[in-house]
Amino acid sequence: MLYHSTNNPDHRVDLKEAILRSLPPDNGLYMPDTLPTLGEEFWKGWRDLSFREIGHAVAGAFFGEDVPEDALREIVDGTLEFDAPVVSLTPDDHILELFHGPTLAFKDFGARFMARLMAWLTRDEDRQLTVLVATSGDTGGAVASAFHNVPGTRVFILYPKGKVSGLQEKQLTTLGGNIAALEIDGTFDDCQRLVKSAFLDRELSERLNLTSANSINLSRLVPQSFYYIHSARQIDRTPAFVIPSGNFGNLTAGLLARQLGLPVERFVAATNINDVVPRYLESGDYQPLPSEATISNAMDVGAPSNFARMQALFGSSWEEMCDTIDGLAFSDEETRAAIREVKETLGYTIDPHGAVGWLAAKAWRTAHPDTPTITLETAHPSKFLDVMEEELGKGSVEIPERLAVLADREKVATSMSADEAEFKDWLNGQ
Ligand SMILES: N[C@@H](CCOP(=O)(O)O)C(=O)O
Repeated sequence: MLYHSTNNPDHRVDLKEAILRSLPPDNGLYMPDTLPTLGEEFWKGWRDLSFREIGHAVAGAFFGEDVPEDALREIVDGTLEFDAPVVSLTPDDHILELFHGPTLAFKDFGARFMARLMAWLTRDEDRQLTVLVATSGDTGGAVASAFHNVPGTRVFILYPKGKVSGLQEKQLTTLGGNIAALEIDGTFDDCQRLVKSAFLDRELSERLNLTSANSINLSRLVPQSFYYIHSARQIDRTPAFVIPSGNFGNLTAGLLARQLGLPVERFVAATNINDVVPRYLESGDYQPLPSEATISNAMDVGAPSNFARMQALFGSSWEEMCDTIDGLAFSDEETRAAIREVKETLGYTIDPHGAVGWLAAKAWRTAHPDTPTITLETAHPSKFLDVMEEELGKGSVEIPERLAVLADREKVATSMSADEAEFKDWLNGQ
């Protein structure tokens, strides 16, 4: 399979180049030349398949031409060592819990798959791989966990100072070994800009053998499409998916699942006040803005990188995107009220990101009462302990042991400005 840049269909590379180089030199994003579908045979029996069997089929459809079946099965099985259960709050209101992995966020699916695929792609090489990743909260921890102690790799995580939760920060800054954190005096968008600037510097990128673990890397998205199929098979009617969104990788993965043949009534992009995409869907005008800090911090993204892929999937047609995706945005006050309402009326503890999704699902179902929604609960509530305890009271959220043990560990991070030259100087010295 060949992959092309969203900025230039004539710039085409093979799988290894697309995954390891991550970003085309023209600052586009890689897309497969042919978007695969799963055949009739798969869709005849899909409701009876296990999560792993779905993973084998989807990974095979995307990567089967380039990676042997047994290697791909091993990559998928190693990724899916935990489930993504659906919890039904009412017959129409379903929550897809994506936080049962090692770092308690949906990013574990993508990061674990990517680490294993990269290990396979570089199995005959002895050059050190340098993984760069920008995070607004959850990606960094998942990538750190997936690559920790992987021989021949080192990971540099850029995160915005003071803009991730306390426990998220511990996940980024306490592992040590081959994982290093850079605390950037700026926003997530600054972190993402710095990472991209390193990739666009071909000399630096070649010399350090840079690769990206953000969702600009296609290998992050494919495994995320597994759980759309896995959850939809558990609901008796065709659902609408509601996706709390920041960089829009998760929604793009849903679009890939639909492209594979999954019946989906609608996608609903749910955001906090960083509502660039809902405003685009409303007006047709795409205006990235500097991100603003909110209590659903992982979604504090002002220039969502996967928007380019979304546009490519709809042939750059605003009308066609609007036929498939709705957008809704909510404030922190509304999110806080939703956390309380979900607990009081449905007995479920939902994190701030899931709460934004739940609000969008509720509003959307009011206009479409016959369609059930599946809302992606992207992270465990304990990752946002301060907010949860402000709304639900002290001790209201149980902290899983794997997160609780981090609380007393010492944070180790290098402080840095959001200046490209300073960042590149630092990288050059590594
Ligand atoms: N929401 C992310 C931001 C990075 O986005 P990604 O899609 O590139 O992983 C986070 O939690 O860090």
